[in-house]
Amino acid sequence: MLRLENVSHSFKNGSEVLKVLHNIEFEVKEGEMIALLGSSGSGKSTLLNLMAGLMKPTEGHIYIAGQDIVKYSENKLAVFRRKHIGFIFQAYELIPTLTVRENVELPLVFQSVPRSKRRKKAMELLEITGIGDKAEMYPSQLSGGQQQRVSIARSLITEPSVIFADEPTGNLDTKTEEEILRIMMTLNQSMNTTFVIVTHEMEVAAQMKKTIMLRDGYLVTPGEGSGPEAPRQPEVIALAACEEPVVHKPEVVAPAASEEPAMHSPEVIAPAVTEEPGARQPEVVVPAASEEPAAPEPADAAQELQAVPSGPEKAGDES
Ligand SMILES: Nc1ncnc2c1ncn2[C@@H]1O[C@H](COP(=O)(O)OP(=O)(O)OP(=O)(O)O)[C@@H](O)[C@H]1O
Repeated sequence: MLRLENVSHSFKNGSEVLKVLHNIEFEVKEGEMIALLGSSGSGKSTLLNLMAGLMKPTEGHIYIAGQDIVKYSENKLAVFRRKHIGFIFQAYELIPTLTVRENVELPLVFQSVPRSKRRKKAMELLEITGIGDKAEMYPSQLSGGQQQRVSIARSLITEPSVIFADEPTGNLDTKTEEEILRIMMTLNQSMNTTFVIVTHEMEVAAQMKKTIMLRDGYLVTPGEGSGPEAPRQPEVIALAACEEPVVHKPEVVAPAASEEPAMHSPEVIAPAVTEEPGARQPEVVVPAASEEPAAPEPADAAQELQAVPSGPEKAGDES
């Protein structure tokens, strides 16, 4: 469902060109959960931004369900992201003035989904992620692990084709990290949602069935179709399948840390919604930009949410 072909990327800084990704090729199948591993500066965030359609590569093709998103216009990419991509960030990126439930509902507000429908779906997901009882609280009243559960629920509410999680446990202690990973693995299995988890932590990668490793912008995962330029690292061994989320150290030698500064997380993007709350999207079908209903601006969406009473629906509610 996600395939990269010969993807390279360079950043220009005045007359200097810095090539940070070199001929990356791999495939992620529908329902897979993979770790994108590498030390600081190896190119993980850049690659994530490319796969999520937040940036275009200098060279190569990125196919999602057979569609090359590199060829999309900016408008079409924005539509694509809202419909098909979910994000989970290290810093949760919740809106502090909205309740937990309102935060989870927000992507559906952008899609003009009726209030009662989005509320029902948000509550279902909060129950699944184990924080249904926190629905009317504000993010600041929650622990880090609980906030990340909210973020996971929010990423799932539109039933995206793929969820990109950028260091999702980076701010959490070991026990909470395991809880969050277990939730994501359970959701991956029960909803067949594809997850790509960016991490520099071996413990996180060790729990994934498949790992893609970057080193200085080259793919070094053995047996996964790295490009012809990619140096094979004899010390890197493919991570074994791990049914239980038990932390163990794989025999992977971490590349040396780079001193380059890290990129910032990309904007929070609200994907689209399918009509039936329980329905899975069988395959990605990317419609033309014109098919997208006009979504409210984020500020309007937040205002709309804040106007929502937390009690029972009033008579005359649109649904
Ligand atoms: N906008 C930019 N302009 C110039 N160089 C950049 C830009 N963004 C990233 N880089 C460089 O690209 C390389 C890869 O950066 P990237 O943030 O993708 O690495 P990373 O593996 O995600 O690191 P970290 O784990 O620290 O977030 C680094 O050398 C970085 O300095």
